[in-house]
Formats: sequence, C-alpha cells, structure tokens
Amino acid sequence: MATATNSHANETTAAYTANDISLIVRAADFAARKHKDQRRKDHQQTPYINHPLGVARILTEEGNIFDPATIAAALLHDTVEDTKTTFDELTEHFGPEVMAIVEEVTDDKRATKAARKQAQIDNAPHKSHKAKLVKMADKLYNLRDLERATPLGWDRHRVREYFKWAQQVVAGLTGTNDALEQTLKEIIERNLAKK
Ligand SMILES: Nc1nc2c(ncn2[C@@H]2O[C@H](COP(=O)(O)OP(=O)(O)O)[C@@H](OP(=O)(O)OP(=O)(O)O)[C@H]2O)c(=O)[nH]1
Ligand SMILES: [Mn+2]
Repeated sequence: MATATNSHANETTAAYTANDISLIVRAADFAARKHKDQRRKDHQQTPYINHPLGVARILTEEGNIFDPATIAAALLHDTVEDTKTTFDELTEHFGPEVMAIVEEVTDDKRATKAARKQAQIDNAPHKSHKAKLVKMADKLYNLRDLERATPLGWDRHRVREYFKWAQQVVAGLTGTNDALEQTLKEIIERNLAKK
C-alpha cells in the first residue's frame, strides 16, 4: 500500500506496490466494460469511458493526486449511477474503501433531478477528502466538455445554468486541492462572464 493513503498533506509518493497498479488497471478495465455501450452527449458520440479516464487524469496530472483508492474511485465513479453496477459488486472487486468513495459521489437516482442537484450543493462540504477530490475532477472535466462543445439538445441557457450550479457545488469543496480549485475558479468565471 502506498504511504500516501495515510496522508492528506503529502499526496505524492513513490512507494507503490504491484497491488496498487493492479487496482488501477482493474478499475479502468471494469469501467470500460460497464460503460461499453454508452456514449457522451456530444455530436461526435464520444465513448463514455473517455470521461472517467479523463477524470482520473485530471487528478494525477493536474491535482498531483496519486492515492490508489482515489484514482480507482475516479475511474469507477459513474458505474453505479449510469450502469447496472451495484455497490456490492464494487466492494467485491475493489474493497470497501474504493466502494465508499464511489458511494459518496453517486447521486440518488430515486430522487427527482431538482432534488439531486440541490443535494449535491448541500452535501458537498460534508464529503470525505477523497470524495471531494473526485467530485472536483468530475466537475472540471464536465465544465471543460461544456466549454468545448454544447451537448445534443442543450441550449446556451442550460449550459449557463450548469455553470451556475457547478459554482455552488464547487464552493462546498474548497480547501481540498489548490490547483484544482484555481482551475475550476478560472473556467467558471470565464464562462459566467459570457454575455
Ligand atoms: N458536459 C457534458 N456532460 C456530459 C456529456 N455527456 C454526458 N454528460 C454527463 O451529463 C451530466 C450532466 O448533465 P445533467 O443534465 O446535469 O445531468 P443528467 O445526466 O442527470 O441529466 C454529467 O454527469 P455526471 O458526470 O454524473 O456529473 P454531474 O454533473 O451530474 O454531477 C456528465 O458527465 C457531454 O457531452 N458533455
Ligand atoms: Mn462523472
């Protein structure tokens, strides 16, 4: 186990084991199989797996986060929300820590869309450190996607509303990672300044 799992202050370490690498590769493979028939909402119908892979990349390359459970959870973060995957399955394959992080970032699909959106704002400050990291990277990826291309069926108003909502969620995630916070602040301010 990498020493970084015990530390918030120093999230970078070189002490990785075969188990750490295995966990991350198995998570990427599991997510690819679960999301295999899903596409993003852009006109090019980008494979959905590009999103969890990109969220994990944001954590390592921009957040300097190398905690194996956090990276595995990023790869798996939409499997329960968007596929038939269960939390029990995640525990069986990836253990209770990874499952718990995914659980923290999974919306309750039984609630209405408005309630889910409000719950993200209300619950963000109470999430664990690792769940906050995954949520920040998820939001950053989706905001960049919105800045790049408007999803099928979305208009400018809906894009703007998503940026305003994301700003409220991100406000509850501060004090977690300076680099991710700064990048989120910049993209949100740039887009809310439009028109
Ligand atoms: N920007 C963008 N988003 C896309 C695209 N394709 C799929 N999505 C997903 O759509 C979700 C945001 O759209 P909403 O209308 O707010 O949510 P909904 O999917 O529940 O209807 C995000 O889900 P999420 O990752 O679970 O995050 P969250 O925003 O629900 O927390 C995002 O990953 C795309 O091409 N561009
Ligand atoms: Mn996501």
